[in-house]
Amino acid sequence: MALSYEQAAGRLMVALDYPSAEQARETIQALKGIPCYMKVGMQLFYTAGPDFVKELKSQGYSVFLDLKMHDIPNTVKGGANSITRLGVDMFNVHAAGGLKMMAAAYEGVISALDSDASLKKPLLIGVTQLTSTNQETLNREIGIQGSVEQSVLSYAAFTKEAGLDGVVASPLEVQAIKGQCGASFITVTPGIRPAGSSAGDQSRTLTPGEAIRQGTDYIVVGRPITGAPQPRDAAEQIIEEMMK
Ligand SMILES: O=C(O)c1cc(=O)[nH]c(=O)n1[C@@H]1O[C@H](COP(=O)(O)O)[C@@H](O)[C@H]1O
Repeated sequence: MALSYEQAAGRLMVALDYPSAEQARETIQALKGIPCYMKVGMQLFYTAGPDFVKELKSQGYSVFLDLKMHDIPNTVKGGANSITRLGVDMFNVHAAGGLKMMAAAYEGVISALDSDASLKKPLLIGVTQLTSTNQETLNREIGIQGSVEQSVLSYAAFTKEAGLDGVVASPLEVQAIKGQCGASFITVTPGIRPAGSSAGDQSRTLTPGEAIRQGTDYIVVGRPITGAPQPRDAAEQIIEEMMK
């Protein structure tokens, strides 16, 4: 079924990969009124910090805090507790940290919710294989044998077992993930490239329309919007394509 404008925009996550809050604010201003998700990643968070997340929340945005935690379980539990207390709507950890680490992240979320009844439970997502990873990188440099899809599905299974809400993967793996983990297991898919735009460092890509037709829940788009001469026009074109 075709998506409405609001539904499509709500499934678009704009990656605010900027070196300063000022630059991110320019794009937020340009996109004003579009009910999209905003993604804050490590470049922006490490300079603008929790205050910037709070600023986005005070403007009514849903926020995905993409810090891809990957550490020992106890440390990740503490990190998840702190992130949950920031009031974000979604955050992620690397599935490569293992089942115990992901379960600890979940415990961190629950401990924060127990300490403050006003908090909302964020969606907790496991990063499978980065969308920049190709078959050769996986086998030769990372040292995992088999296909990228097999590795993504294995990580997705452990992510689900740990009690997380879904995974980050490429749009190419969405159908296999949903087939294995169920339709309600959330897929967040970067590696989105509108026709004609440069892949850059992304390896496993689809267009916005193709990704939606694969059944993904959210698409993450950075440079095709932030690097466009008119970011608002680029975002509107992507939303239009998602609605087809
Ligand atoms: O977790 C992520 O958001 C993520 C995972 C992944 O596998 N690949 C990936 O590109 N991302 C993020 O998605 C965004 C993609 O940005 P563009 O390649 O500029 O569209 C960046 O902010 C990445 O950090």
